[in-house]
Amino acid sequence: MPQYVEILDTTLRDGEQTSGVSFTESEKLRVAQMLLSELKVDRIEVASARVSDGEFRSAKVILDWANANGFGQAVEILGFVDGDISLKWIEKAGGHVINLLCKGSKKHCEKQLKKTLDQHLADIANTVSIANEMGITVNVYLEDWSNGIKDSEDYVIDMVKGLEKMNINRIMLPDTLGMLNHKQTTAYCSIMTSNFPDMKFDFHAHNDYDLSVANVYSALECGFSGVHTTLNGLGERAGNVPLSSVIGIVKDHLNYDMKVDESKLYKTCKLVESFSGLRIPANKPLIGEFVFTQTSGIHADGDNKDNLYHNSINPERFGRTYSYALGKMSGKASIKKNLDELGIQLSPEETKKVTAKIIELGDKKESISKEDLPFIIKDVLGSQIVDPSIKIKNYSLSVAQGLKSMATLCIEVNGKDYEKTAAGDGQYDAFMNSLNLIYEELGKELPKLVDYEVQIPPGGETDALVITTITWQSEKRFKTRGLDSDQTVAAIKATIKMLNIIENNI
Ligand SMILES: CC(C)C(=O)C(=O)O
Repeated sequence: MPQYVEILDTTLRDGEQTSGVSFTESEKLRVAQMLLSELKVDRIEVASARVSDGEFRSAKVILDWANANGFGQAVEILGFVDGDISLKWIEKAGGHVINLLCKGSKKHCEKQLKKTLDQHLADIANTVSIANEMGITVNVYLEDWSNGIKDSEDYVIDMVKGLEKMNINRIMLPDTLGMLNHKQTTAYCSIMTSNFPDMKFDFHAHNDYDLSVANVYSALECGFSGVHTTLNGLGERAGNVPLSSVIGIVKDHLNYDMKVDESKLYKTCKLVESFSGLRIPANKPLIGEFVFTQTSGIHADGDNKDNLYHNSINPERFGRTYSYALGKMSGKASIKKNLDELGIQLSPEETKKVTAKIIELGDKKESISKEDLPFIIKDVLGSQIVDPSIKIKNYSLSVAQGLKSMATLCIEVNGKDYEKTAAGDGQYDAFMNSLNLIYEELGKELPKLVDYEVQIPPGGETDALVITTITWQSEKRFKTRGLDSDQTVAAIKATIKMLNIIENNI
């Protein structure tokens, strides 16, 4: 039987300690539901006790749902060695598990608490016995354990000997400041497992040296049974170890077992991206936008020839698909892959001309998407793969202090003009509201705008060209881009492309 790895995801507690990130009550509930019922992690840590009224309401809403759906024991709350205060907070919220924050290094115990180890253990024993009476399960965090074991190994060993005598469920060992490397992790985790072979240990990694994944690897090899993760690697400073990377190493490198449904990973990470407001870096393994995009033509060629580059990180596992970038590295094979997806057929001669144009645009640093192809083909070959049957005739946009923005828009659809005026929260919103009115009159539905991204080149130029990229969702999800020195005009250009794409059924 492969070793089983238990995941505690702490996006909603430690992840929310990312500077500038704060989740609302309903966002927390949605993330908790996704984590437990879709992604199927084993446990989630959702709050710190006593922090605020808002934190209490969020914990309660999650626990109400979890208790009603059989996940009550999987929801954990960080609490303090404070007699019954944290425990009562947790009980009132409907919780059943406390992750008790204790001092894992002599320095912290003596200098922060101003207590000896024996005094600290006595306080812990008091809180644990109250928890036992209340029927609350206790896990114990040894905060700053990685420094503790380095500087005061005897303290850590004596502490765990003391904890072993109490009725606790597991010990959770944080590398609080992300200081360890993989060799140190192996050395220190081995000390723990060899001294306490019957104890369950979780490892809690931070990423300050970008070594969190390597350290998790080492801790699991030493026989630790659990790992703490966050979605997208959120967390204080450089963050916690990302769940996505842990899934990768546990399944593909260690060949251990876990319950997580990796096909739901991307969807859950995107949800947290939108709630946290922090974009997932495009090159973040498994979940970044570009990690399944082949750029060089030679890879596309290999994929066309019996899947020569096939490997274990295939996108379908994670609910994603391969794509083939268009730019100066594109060969005919990449272009053919994109044309096939759009259902467009070109002769070898036509493909050559279109390839040359894409390479030329790539050389000018322009980014080209699959959806730009029909427009490029029209440009190069003059053929009507996309018929710009929708044109903007004119528009006016207003912005004023204390008043809503207004937009009047006139577009031509198949030779006939349509004009509407609408207000909005900002010029582009007003523009889209006018467009929606026109589409209502036409009896057609517009795709939903699901993402709006503006790229402004670094530097202080106010007239710099900006690229606005909009992601649309109809039956399919697609992106269009617009380029202009005015951000709203760039968005309008992207929108007109979208209208012609849906009109031409591309
Ligand atoms: C609060 C503690 C457990 C923590 O997150 C850490 O030490 O990293």
